[in-house]
Amino acid sequence: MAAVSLDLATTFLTFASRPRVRSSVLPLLWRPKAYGSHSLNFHSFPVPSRRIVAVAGVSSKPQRGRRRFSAVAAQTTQSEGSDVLTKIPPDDRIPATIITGFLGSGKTTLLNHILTADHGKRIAVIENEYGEVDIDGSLVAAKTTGAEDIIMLNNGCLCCTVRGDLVRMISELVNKKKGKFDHIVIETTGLANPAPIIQTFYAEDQIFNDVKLDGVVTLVDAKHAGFHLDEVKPKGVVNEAVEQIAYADRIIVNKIDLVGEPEIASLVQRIKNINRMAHLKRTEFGQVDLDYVLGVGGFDLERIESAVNSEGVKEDHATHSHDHDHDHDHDHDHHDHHHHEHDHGHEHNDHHSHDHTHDPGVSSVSIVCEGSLDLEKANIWLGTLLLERSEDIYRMKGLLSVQGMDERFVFQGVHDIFQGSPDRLWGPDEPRVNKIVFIGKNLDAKELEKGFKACLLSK
Ligand SMILES: Nc1nc2c(ncn2[C@@H]2O[C@H](COP(=O)(O)OP(=O)(O)OP(=O)(O)O)[C@@H](O)[C@H]2O)c(=O)[nH]1
Repeated sequence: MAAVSLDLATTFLTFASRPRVRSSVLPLLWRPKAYGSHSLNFHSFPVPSRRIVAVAGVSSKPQRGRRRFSAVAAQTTQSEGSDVLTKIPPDDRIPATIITGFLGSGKTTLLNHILTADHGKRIAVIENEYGEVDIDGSLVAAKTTGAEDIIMLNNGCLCCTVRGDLVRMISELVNKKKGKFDHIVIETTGLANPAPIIQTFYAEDQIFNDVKLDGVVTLVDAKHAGFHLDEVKPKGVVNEAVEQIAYADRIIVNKIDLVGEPEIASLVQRIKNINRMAHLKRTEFGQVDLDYVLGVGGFDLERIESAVNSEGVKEDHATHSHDHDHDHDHDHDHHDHHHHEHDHGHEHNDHHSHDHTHDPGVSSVSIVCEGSLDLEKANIWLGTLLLERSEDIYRMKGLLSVQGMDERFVFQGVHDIFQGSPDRLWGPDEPRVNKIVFIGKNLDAKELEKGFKACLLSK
């Protein structure tokens, strides 16, 4: 596990606290301009807004092969969307999208679709390949739509060396070509675990100051994914196919022309069991609307609400016409509940009455409950949780009601990277409902809910 100091227990407190909220007793306060030294092992950054990011070290993973990162810029035509009105200031860093998915799932096909579509964005592409091969055919589309430059980087391990290459490549793109592109798309190899790449966007100041991670798009091969998801890996080795789904903001179940509806439905259910937060679409040859994959704001605090509200995998029906089983909406009448997807696919509300230890895999847990949090308790709970479980908590997003805070507190995290900020004011008649979604390994829904509820002030 990554080194995390006990100060982590004060991290949430720090982020959620503001001077008017118990400022005298908190060791680490909300200090927009002075959060450089708040925690022993945390690394904090000069951020372009009031957001705060903390990273408690990034664990290194074994080398898997030799790869190459290369980049190319391409251009098409049209304009961008606008920002949501919140207390969080606009973020004008360059957005970056990670396209991942198992070998042959259709990543390059999607990339070419993006590069040839008419969306008005000038896109710089970073391609991660195995071996010594030169820029592959995947970039033909980029070349024909106006490639400006190609940057070659050395081969290396995805999680170690290539991470460095990625940093250098992005820095080079930003330094030399700033203003010449609007978006960066990174295509990973089919065997990549997206985590180290995601972490790069937070752990490296060079990147963090200029580039923001927009989203992780995962291609799933409708025909072969089941086999890869089933693969049992040796102890300590991750199943990349599962990981790629777990970290996704957008899931594209591709190659649906190759299988029948029952297979697709069962695969979709498996995907939901792993990641309830991502939106999902079924496609042939990666044909999706571009706004489904670009500008998704999967890591933006501004978009947390839609992420936690849509938990229950929002499947887009644009590419097919039949009905699917959908999870119930969480616009409930404020009964507290949590939701935990299992491989055996049952659903339930309210409290758990059975054992969860039978599900050792990657899954999602959501907690929705009304009330306000005792800041100190919440800090200790979340801090301890991350201290003990950050390796297993792949992603989390939340929208919280904190006692003494007039604004909603939004946060998102990837393992031990935590980013949070006050958001808009709670409405005068708006029920103060907390919503959190966790995606991770060996999550115990009951325990998480119990821990969270223990932080609520008694009514
Ligand atoms: N039948 C069918 N074939 C597809 C579809 N999408 C992509 N393909 C084909 O599948 C093959 C692999 O697609 P790629 O886009 O290269 O997949 P990839 O994920 O980039 O592959 P790697 O880089 O090797 O991991 C190509 O021959 C594509 O033309 C689809 O929806 N249906």
